[in-house]
Amino acid sequence: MQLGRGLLTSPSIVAVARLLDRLSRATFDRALRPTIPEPEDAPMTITARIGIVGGNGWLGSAIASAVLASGRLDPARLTISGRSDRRGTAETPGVHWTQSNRELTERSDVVVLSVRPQDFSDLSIDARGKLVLSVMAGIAADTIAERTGAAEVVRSIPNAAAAIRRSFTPWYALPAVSAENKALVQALFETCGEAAEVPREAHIDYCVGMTGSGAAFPALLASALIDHALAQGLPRDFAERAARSVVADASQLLRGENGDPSRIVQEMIDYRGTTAAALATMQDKGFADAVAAGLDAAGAKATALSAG
Ligand SMILES: NC(=O)C1=CN([C@@H]2O[C@H](COP(=O)(O)OP(=O)(O)OC[C@H]3O[C@@H](n4cnc5c(N)ncnc54)[C@H](OP(=O)(O)O)[C@@H]3O)[C@@H](O)[C@H]2O)C=CC1
Ligand SMILES: O=C(O)[C@@H]1CCC=N1
Repeated sequence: MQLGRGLLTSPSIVAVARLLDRLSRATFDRALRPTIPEPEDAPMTITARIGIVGGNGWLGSAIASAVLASGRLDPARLTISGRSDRRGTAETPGVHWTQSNRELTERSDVVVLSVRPQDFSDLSIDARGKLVLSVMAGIAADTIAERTGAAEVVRSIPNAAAAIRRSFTPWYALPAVSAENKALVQALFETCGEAAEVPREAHIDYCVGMTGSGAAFPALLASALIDHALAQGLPRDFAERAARSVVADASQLLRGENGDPSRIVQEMIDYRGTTAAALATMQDKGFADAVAAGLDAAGAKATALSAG
């Protein structure tokens, strides 16, 4: 008893007991406490003044809507121009509308060129000292620099899914573009979905087909599925619902942990069931060749459009 009481009350034993108690409480706390995620980098506020030439068109208004919806840009910092008086997103309170590209340029630090490639030759813009950001297919960065007087030129290819903030947007910057402006371009396109800088301008020319036109490819697949189902006598509303789900929902498998496309295809082939039969026949009928030829045709068309 004497010995026991002595041990339990000796200063060193008390210190060890307190330490063990603290450790077990800490373990208990850690087990119960929800994991607090590391704070993500706060989205960049865009303080530059943005002007979108052709911002009343399909892609320009999608970009304008996305950047405004993100809350990263004060509408008062956005200017939109068009040839006609069709204003589109420029109706948003605070956004400035003009039919003068000179006024747009004066009001902007970043001039986004969103006119059709064949209309670029009619465009007269003096953007010296500004960042010029083109979304036009096929027009070379050097040509844009020469025609606008801007040294800092970025070429990009968003796609139609910018309208729902799901575009994948590759962009290429001339060497003169500052790191700050590159960060700005990335932040701007992240409001439209995902964005990635590419190291060579040729990658942008390639991406005109793959990602720029790519937003139409799932629709082509869904249309083919619908047409086939209709030909087999299935009701249209069912066929459309089923095809949209296959393309828009089942494709989310690609976002999963095991989302590697070639792995998914291989697993289906290895299963040796109905899906393998479908895939093998589609490949035999030239599926991959048709995709490759389509991408080549998109690239060729971009070159032709840029020639005027
Ligand atoms: N749509 C898409 O999915 C994609 C488009 N792109 C590229 O984006 C660019 C724009 O395409 P998109 O939005 O589809 O085309 P749109 O025809 O829908 O829009 C182009 C707009 O440019 C305006 N415009 C033409 N000339 C002038 C001018 N001198 N000054 C001011 N505005 C002008 C037109 O105005 P108005 O109608 O008033 O005449 C029109 O609204 C193209 O270069 C295209 O290659 C790239 C990737 C995807
Ligand atoms: O179809 C087009 O011409 C535009 C350019 C790239 C994608 N869409």
